[in-house]
Amino acid sequence: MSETIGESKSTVRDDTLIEVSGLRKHYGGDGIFAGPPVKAVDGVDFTIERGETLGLVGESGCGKSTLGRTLLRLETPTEGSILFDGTDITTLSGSDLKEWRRNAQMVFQDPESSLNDRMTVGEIIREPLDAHDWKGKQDRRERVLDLLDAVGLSDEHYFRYPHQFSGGQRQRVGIARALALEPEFLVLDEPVSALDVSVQAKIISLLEDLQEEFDLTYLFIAHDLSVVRHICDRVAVMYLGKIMELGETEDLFQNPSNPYTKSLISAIPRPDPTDATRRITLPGTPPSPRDAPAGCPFATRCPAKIRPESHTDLDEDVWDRIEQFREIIRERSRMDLSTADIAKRGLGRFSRFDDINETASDLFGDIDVPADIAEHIDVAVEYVEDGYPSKAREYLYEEFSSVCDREKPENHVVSESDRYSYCHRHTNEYEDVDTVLSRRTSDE
Ligand SMILES: Nc1ncnc2c1ncn2[C@@H]1O[C@H](COP(=O)(O)OP(=O)(O)OP(=O)(O)O)[C@@H](O)[C@H]1O
Repeated sequence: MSETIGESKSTVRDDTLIEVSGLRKHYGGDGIFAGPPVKAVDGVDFTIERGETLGLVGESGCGKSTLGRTLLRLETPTEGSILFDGTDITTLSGSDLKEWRRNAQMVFQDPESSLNDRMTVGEIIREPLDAHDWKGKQDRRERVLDLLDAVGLSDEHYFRYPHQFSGGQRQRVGIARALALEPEFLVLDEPVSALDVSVQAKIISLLEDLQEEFDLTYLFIAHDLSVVRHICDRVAVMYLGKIMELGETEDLFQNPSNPYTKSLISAIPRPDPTDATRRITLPGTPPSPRDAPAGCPFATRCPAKIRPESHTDLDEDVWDRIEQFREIIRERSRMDLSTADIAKRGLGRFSRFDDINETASDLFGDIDVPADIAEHIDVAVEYVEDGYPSKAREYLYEEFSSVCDREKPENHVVSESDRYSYCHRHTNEYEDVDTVLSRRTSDE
């Protein structure tokens, strides 16, 4: 563990282009009849340095695209600030916003659908120049020809249509279009995911060349960790709307600190069969962003989760199954009951969930469960059988929740290169992540 653990992080670095503080993007949730909001991005702080490539990784639905789109003001943030070269762009509107947009553009994942098939390639690349009334007609034409050249296409492609191009060529068109107004910053949203591997390498190399030639700063969104490792200077790991860890690429890949990053990296296939790194298999699926845990977003699946003091002596296996049981109940509590079910519940004749008893037996049947724990399970089972899964959920929360469920962690500096990680275990109060994980994996 690094000596710096426990210090709070400083977000500002040497030559910061973008400084994001407390950024949130929630969808829906307003209005009397609206359900809870989708917390797609739920309070993130980070910087992007001028000229760097910051990678953004995480499972599908964790909020990567929403974060990228919000940085470009394609989405209006719910809360927080985004300083771009010192100006808070969250407050820009009208002509100021339009003017700023020249500086920041997006390259999309799917070159099949992101280009308008009714326009020639020349028209597609010229469109942003027309929209911003950029210089005269002849200048625009020359600019488009220069851009075609910069992305490895030629003059003859000017009058062709996107459907006449391969996937890689289409992505080159998308990149040329994004560069038309000479932006400083590009959000690359999975720019190579839809391409064949051989084409991916060419587009990555093109992006690297363009970055150098035009002094570009990139946010590179991806789920393929090997691509990220190759191209990014630093990497941010996202889970359920939060950044769990952020740091220099090699430092993060070689010595991840956050349990979530560790599990992601442990799942990368390794060519060396003697490599002793154990794969960490995560139970369950991420919770809905409408119903994220109040504390750490990873609390429901974390292999290094802190236990409540009252249950520290419990057998590892029993504890894991309690957590699994809690997830089953949590999912049930999110299902809406029909009017007929609610009426039956009122009459004490509710039967929709009466298989829960069997599920509990399947889950706990083959292990020794201490009597007091068995009693808690029985109470929860009864609540569910009576049609009150939310009460069961609350009951289990009261009995089994720990600091990870209840309190949001802080970002802690975990390496000398200022990598930071969002986890309660980085305080001296708790056993550190590695000790817990190595004990748990050696037990398996
Ligand atoms: N316009 C919207 N309205 C409501 N919910 C949305 C909207 N856009 C995104 N979401 C939700 O926000 C969450 C984050 O979505 P987002 O697309 O940002 O994730 P992602 O990490 O980019 O996923 P993927 O890798 O699959 O593209 C998801 O639960 C998604 O359903």
